[in-house]
Amino acid sequence: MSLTLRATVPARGLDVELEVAAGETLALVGPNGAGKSTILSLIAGTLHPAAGRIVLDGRVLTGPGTRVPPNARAVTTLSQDPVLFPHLSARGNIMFGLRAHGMPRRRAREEADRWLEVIGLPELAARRPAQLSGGQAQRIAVARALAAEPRLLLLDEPMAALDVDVAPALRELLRRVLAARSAIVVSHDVLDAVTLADRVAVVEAGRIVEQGPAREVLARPQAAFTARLAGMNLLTGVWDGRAMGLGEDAAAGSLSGRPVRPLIAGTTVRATVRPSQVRLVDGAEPRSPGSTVLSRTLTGLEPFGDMVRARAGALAADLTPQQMAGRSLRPGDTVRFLLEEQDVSIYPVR
Ligand SMILES: Nc1ncnc2c1ncn2[C@@H]1O[C@H](COP(=O)(O)OP(=O)(O)OP(=O)(O)O)[C@@H](O)[C@H]1O
Repeated sequence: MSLTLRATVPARGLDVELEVAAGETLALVGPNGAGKSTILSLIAGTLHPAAGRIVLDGRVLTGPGTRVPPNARAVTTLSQDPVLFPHLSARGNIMFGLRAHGMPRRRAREEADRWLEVIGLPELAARRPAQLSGGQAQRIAVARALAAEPRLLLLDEPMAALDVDVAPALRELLRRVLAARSAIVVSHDVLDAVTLADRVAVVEAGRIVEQGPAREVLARPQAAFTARLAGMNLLTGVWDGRAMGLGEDAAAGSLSGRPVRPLIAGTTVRATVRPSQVRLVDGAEPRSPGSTVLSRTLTGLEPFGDMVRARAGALAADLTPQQMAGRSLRPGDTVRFLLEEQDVSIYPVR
């Protein structure tokens, strides 16, 4: 059950190539308007590309002269709103697709009941959608989607409409049921990427800008969006053999860090550091050798949990109340950020 896709949709600025291996869950992440939903529509068959080819398990779904209709693709989409039939019970909703595919009533009922067990809601079999909570309805929708045995499951922000306290139960269910299935999940949530996906593909402005195993992509982000998703500062510069130069002229300074891959002098490299590891200093404090102090103009201050996130362009620092005490910081102020060498990871541009 593998998918290969190559498609361009000039009207939406989209030009992508991607693959999903058998049994793999791919997370599609990226800023608003990047093209994630468009990619799902192409695979579901509700949108046709200007050019391209989509093949699922060796069967061409979309290609020159081929346009398999959405209901004949063995691809099921689960969106953020469950869209259950209001006049059918939970069981009836799960049975519906099975019956539509010709399964005899009795077997469809047994199969629906099996799915109600899998999702942990057997006692709600007879309830109508209006009598279910949002989280329960979404779990029924998961059962309905999977009961149809799709070759590929598309999940478009499946957790987005749920309260934070019910999302974990659905995430856990999805983690379980997606384990051996081929799926693509679109999400804005880093937790989904980490817990559900084997691989992450980052979409920006209609292009896949990076992809790879979820852990690797989040640990060594190449794109600004990925770094934000992973909660890290991302800096780009040139490796001089000992440190990363931050700009054309020497005045821009250089940053010391730990190379986590072999680096070649003169090549462009990236560095990450967590905002919680960036400290605000006055300049008089003792510094360890290898630490870097960067002078920056403060661009914003915002609450972040019980810290204050201070932004200076691409660099953010999470400051404790103690660090804030006695300082009256405002955007426009010049601040000095201290980065310890061991907290900065440096790696090549891919
Ligand atoms: N029905 C449509 N007709 C024309 N253009 C569209 C349509 N839907 C989306 N677009 C455009 O296509 C581009 C990609 O949008 P898409 O909805 O795929 O992005 P997305 O990554 O899913 O965004 P979001 O995270 O906001 O859902 C955007 O420029 C958007 O304005």
